[in-house]
Amino acid sequence: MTEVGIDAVEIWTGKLKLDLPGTFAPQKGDDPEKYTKGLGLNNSSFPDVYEDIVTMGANAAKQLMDRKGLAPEDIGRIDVATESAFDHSKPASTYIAGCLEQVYDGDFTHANKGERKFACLAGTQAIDDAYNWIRAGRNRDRAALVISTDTALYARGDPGEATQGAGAVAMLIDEDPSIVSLSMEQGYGSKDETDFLKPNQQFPSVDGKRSVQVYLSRMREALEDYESVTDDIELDDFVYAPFHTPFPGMVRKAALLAYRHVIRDTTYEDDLAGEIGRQPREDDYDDREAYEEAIREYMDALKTTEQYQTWYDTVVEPTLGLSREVGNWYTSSVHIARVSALRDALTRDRSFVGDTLLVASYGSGAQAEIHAETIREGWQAEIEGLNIDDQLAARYELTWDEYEDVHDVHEYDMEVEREIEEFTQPEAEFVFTGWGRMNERKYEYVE
Ligand SMILES: CC(C)(COP(=O)([O-])OP(=O)([O-])OC[C@H]1O[C@@H](n2cnc3c(N)ncnc32)[C@H](O)[C@@H]1OP(=O)([O-])[O-])[C@@H](O)C(=O)NCCC(=O)NCCSC(=O)C[C@@](C)(O)CC(=O)[O-]
Repeated sequence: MTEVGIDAVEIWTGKLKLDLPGTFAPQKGDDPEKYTKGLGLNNSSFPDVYEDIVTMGANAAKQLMDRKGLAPEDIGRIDVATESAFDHSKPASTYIAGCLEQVYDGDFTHANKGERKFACLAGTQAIDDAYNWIRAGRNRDRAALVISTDTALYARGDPGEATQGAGAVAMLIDEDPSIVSLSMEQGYGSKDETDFLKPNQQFPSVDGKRSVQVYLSRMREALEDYESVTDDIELDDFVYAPFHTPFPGMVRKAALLAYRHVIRDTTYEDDLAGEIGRQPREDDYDDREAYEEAIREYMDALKTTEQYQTWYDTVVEPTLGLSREVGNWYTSSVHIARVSALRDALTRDRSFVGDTLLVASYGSGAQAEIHAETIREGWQAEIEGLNIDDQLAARYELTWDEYEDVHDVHEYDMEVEREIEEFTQPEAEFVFTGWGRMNERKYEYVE
């Protein structure tokens, strides 16, 4: 059977940046290390005044189409994943297609367009939809364009304010892909949860501490479900494990749990037994509380072992590189974790073709999904083609007062009394230009 997966990828970051330890922490009266070491973040990306989910998505898509030499007729489907939509009816994909039609010959009249919603998980679900469409043979030799795009803003003063971000990822899903092919097998952990939601409001209502526990529980269920359709996961099966990364500290917690689960009843557990003992088994304890306390002690010891740290530094830490510099990009977060991993692979002296990634996506509300991806022959050229380092270096660094203005500009219900000038000069990109007669947002391409 022909493999289906990600054939090309492009990233677009919001063009402003906020230095978390340097600018944000002093205003909050926090130790800068809460950000760099605790949450694991250095900077967040923010949209300039002329940027939004449509411009960032369209700019990522244009970069991808240009690099791959694609025309509208090559694309049969445009799915946008976002949880920052400004329209309850018209999908962002129609706006993005409209932007792209300004600059390419031909149009997307033939293309099926939609918008996917399940918090941060939606990007992965949109890839799934594209995969299924191609596998079903309904694609007429066309590829699917999946665009995840978000302005991840929290209300001022919310603990989540430290984990904001803005950016988009465009991915081309096709047969015989150049970067990774997707496994048929998937695992899910899904429950009706009230931990992070936006009921008819722009900024989320969040129970931050509980959201961390919900993330971990759904991930465990997804891992178990994945193992129910494959063999048990072995530690050496995967070269990298990109997780949904709201902030790198979250992944640090998830990775430790995953490691404990995977090494149970293996020689890895035996090898560690002399140093930290064997994992507690529930049957050996009188009550759940005592068992959980024993587990906590085991985990505290496990994370200090050389065996665990070596695995973490090789398989997980490299997935966090971009996240540390941009913050939470919601639907794009796991997709920039995959790119971070492959950028790390570029620095290693081996091929990686045929090696496997374990990809763990998550969305609040809440659902986790786990599948495997196999690295394909063309991955290196695709990842080398990215210009994300240049984009990150070109971001305008906000002062605190400027950050406050930018947050106000992007708050839908806020009347900003004075005109806030753009901080960067748009060049060869789509920009937001204002509202039309039906309150639709308008866009233009500037040379
Ligand atoms: C995550 C919270 C709750 C943190 O909220 P907080 O109360 O500001 O931070 P904290 O006090 O918990 O500190 C954070 C970490 O820094 C450490 N720390 C503290 N001080 C120092 C220091 N001096 N030096 C070194 N480390 C320090 C501290 O110990 C802790 O590490 P931990 O103990 O947890 O490992 C908050 O940022 C928040 O509410 N974020 C938004 C919600 C979120 O991101 N949840 C994650 C799971 S849900 C998810 O991923 C879905 C999501 C959010 O992406 C949305 C979607 O799906 O749509």
